[in-house]
Amino acid sequence: MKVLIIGKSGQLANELLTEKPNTIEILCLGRADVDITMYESINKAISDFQPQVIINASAYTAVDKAESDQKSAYSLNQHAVTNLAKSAKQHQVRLLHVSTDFVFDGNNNKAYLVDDTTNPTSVYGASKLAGEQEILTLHPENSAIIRTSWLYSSFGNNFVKTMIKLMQERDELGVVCDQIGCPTYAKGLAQFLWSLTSRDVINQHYHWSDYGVASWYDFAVAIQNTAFNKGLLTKKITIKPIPASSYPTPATRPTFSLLNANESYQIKTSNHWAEQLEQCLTNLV
Ligand SMILES: NC(=O)C1=CN([C@@H]2O[C@H](COP(=O)(O)OP(=O)(O)OC[C@H]3O[C@@H](n4cnc5c(N)ncnc54)[C@H](OP(=O)(O)O)[C@@H]3O)[C@@H](O)[C@H]2O)C=CC1
Ligand SMILES: Cc1cn([C@H]2C[C@H](O)[C@@H](COP(=O)(O)OP(=O)(O)O[C@H]3O[C@@H](C)C(=O)[C@@H](O)[C@H]3O)O2)c(=O)[nH]c1=O
Repeated sequence: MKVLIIGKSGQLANELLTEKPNTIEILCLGRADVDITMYESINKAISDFQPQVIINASAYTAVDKAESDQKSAYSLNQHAVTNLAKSAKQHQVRLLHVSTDFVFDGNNNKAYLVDDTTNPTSVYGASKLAGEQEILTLHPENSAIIRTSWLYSSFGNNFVKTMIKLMQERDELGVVCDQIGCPTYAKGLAQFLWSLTSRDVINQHYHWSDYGVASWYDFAVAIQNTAFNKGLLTKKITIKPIPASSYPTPATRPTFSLLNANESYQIKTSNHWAEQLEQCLTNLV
């Protein structure tokens, strides 16, 4: 089977490469190779490689920056997705597209189901939702939208690496304790995506996160303890739980964005997020 991955330098694309099953032939393209905002460019890449599956691991993921750069966010998170969906449909290729917990407004008090009402609170979330809708309109027969949350990896930039850096530089850190979700190791998501490539029939929507629940503060404390135990930090600093109101950001993030991924766990099991974090930091040592 031939699989085309878009978003070469991102954390998910790198984990997809490390987790690649032996039977798969991969072409992984980045923005230096293809301009997915131009239909002709992505259509040519698909025409040339003739994949059976495309995994879109590219996105505009700078949540705060998106508030003042809507054009770029929509260009990649909606218009490029339109191009991918159109070309995938034309070539009868399965499209696996990754989306986010930030499509929800966070007012739920139980984990979000795939068909719960979406209502993004940020430009990033709204642009990702627009991308989801393009896929369901243009190529509903053979596409899946896989929403995930709080993704991190030993590759690329993410909350785990930001925290370790700040913990090396500072004596004290305030971290938001009233936004709840679930950290997700991109390696597990990559394995789940590989499972979907070979299934005869796929759903239109999946949720994927690691097991459990956390606030950003809980996550930061676990990052410090785990990184310290592994020798990635030489000292521990004070981490204070703070309300989101004390950490103003351009984008409004959901207060509660836990995803109900029980259906996905029938396909592939995961682990508690703290065990996954331990695994990731082992790979960082
Ligand atoms: N990060 C997170 O916390 C979460 C992410 N997600 C979703 O998961 C998916 C993967 O995210 P993640 O691996 O973190 O993303 P990254 O930000 O690590 O990587 C995204 C990649 O997209 C490509 N890209 C960025 N801008 C452009 C552009 N203007 N033109 C073309 N390509 C561009 C880049 O690859 P290259 O330069 O090689 O083209 C970049 O490395 C995305 O759909 C994201 O929305 C969902 C929930 C949480
Ligand atoms: C750096 C820092 C952040 N925070 C807070 C801000 C915010 O509420 C929370 C997370 O901040 P970040 O900006 O690192 O994470 P953010 O980029 O908002 O993470 C999101 O990225 C997109 C791509 C997604 O799809 C989401 O699932 C989610 O992972 O932590 C602190 O409280 N203290 C700090 O020192």
